[in-house]
Amino acid sequence: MEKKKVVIALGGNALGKDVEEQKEAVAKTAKVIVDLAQQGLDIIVTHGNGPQVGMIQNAMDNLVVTHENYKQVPLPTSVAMSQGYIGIDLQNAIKYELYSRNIEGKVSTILSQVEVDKNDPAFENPTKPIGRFLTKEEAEENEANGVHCMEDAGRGYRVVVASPMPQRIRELETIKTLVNAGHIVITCGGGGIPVISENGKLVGVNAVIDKDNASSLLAAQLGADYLVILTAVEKVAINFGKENQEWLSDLTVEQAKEYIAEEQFAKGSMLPKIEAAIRFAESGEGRRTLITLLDKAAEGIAGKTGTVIHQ
Ligand SMILES: Nc1ncnc2c1ncn2[C@@H]1O[C@H](COP(=O)(O)OP(=O)(O)O)[C@@H](O)[C@H]1O
Ligand SMILES: NC(=O)OP(=O)(O)O
Repeated sequence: MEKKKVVIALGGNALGKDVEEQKEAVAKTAKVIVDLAQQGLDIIVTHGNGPQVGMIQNAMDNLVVTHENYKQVPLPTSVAMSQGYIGIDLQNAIKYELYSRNIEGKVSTILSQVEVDKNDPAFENPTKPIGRFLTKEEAEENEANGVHCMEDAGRGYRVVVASPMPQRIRELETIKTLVNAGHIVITCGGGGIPVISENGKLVGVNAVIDKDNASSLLAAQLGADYLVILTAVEKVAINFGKENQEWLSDLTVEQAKEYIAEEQFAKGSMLPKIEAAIRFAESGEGRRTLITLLDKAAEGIAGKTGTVIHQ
């Protein structure tokens, strides 16, 4: 019987806040991933990069200010760097976890480019928060210097960049080949390196693709059975953070669309996850998305917790 395929999208708390924390965080994340692999599932791992790509871009921009010989580093190059250092930490942590359990296992990281539409209206309307949280004063200073900032779901201000919809994963065939060869594959990190195709040449564009949207596309194109979005809440709620908050265990696409119309899910945090889940459910029969905490992934897949979104 063919193994079930699960695309696991890792949120910020699976990676930690800085390079040091990441080493500890990925060790814990690796245990969850290997637990699922031991259940006989084919695992494809994607991850966010909002804080990390902001940190890299900031460091690169500072070099230009402090050293006259440095040239500006484009945002897609910073996305590629984030894929590299997060991917290799995850890969090594998973490999070590397999070794500790005496399991023969193959793990690969595939740097991946994701094509976007150069006319996507998102280029005119930056919405993707990156980097650290800023004070109102810092945000205002950035705005004065032409760097867009926005309030991020009530948690403070952050720099925002364009986040076009992913259209095509260029390395899809490579990913399929490795999954079919039994690898745990880490890919589409940070939503993928955003590119457009110009006369056969892939050219990076200034954007950060939403990793939940890219994960949904990847899951659909791999014919996955499950998309698992691991984040900082055990379940999705309506009236989130209010007195009449209600946690949801099961959400149909139809209900989800109604809640979106009621603005139940915060833009830039829960909304893209729900939209990604809807697109995955609509891409093929029986396709389900689980949203839950990293620690609850196995329980969630067993149907004991989390929010499941389905047709
Ligand atoms: N309706 C909602 N139900 C649950 N969480 C919500 C809701 N609206 C907003 N959130 C917030 O969304 C957060 C998850 O988004 P985010 O932090 O961007 O994810 P990621 O884990 O991918 O970095 C949750 O931790 C929660 O604070
Ligand atoms: N690229 C991306 O969606 O990153 P975050 O999940 O960290 O926002």
